[in-house]
Amino acid sequence: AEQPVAPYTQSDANAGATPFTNDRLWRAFHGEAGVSRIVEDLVARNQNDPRISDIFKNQDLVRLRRVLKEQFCYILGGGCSYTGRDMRAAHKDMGIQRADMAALVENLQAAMRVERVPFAAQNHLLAKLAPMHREVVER
Ligand code: HEM
Repeated sequence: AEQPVAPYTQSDANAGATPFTNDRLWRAFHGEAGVSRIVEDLVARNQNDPRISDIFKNQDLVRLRRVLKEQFCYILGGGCSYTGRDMRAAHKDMGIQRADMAALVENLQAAMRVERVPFAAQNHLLAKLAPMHREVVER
């Protein structure tokens, strides 16, 4: 089950990107079922990826799956609210490096490919996520 976290202010702004203003991308991702499959596959790939698996050990992956689905839904124009923490707080002191971010993006691309998300639609999501390296990667 999900573990409690320290209190924080809930806001869609915590998602770290502005959403697309229509639901075309949400539909290209096959809506709630598609995004759910992509997030499940992404988290499993990260756990099984020797490049980054250590970072996912002893973390609340129940919570991660839930809020990651919300975040993708929010950004893709699916009309969800994002209830998670902001990207800086969520990744603080994990020591995440650029190469870790690149590995995670590769895993997300694989998950989107398996879901048969059209390539252009994949790139629209990746373009929203890319600037988040500033909050996620530690120097
Ligand atoms: C654009 C890139 C990324 C996005 C959009 C993203 C998104 C998120 C979100 C929404 C959360 C949960 C926030 C919360 O609990 O309130 C989270 C947590 C987490 N992220 Fe990321 N993340 C990104 C990059 C990465 C990278 C590169 C890694 C490691 C390779 C990583 C590892 C983790 C881990 C282990 C947690 C769980 C933290 C915990 O349980 O407290 N993330 N991420």
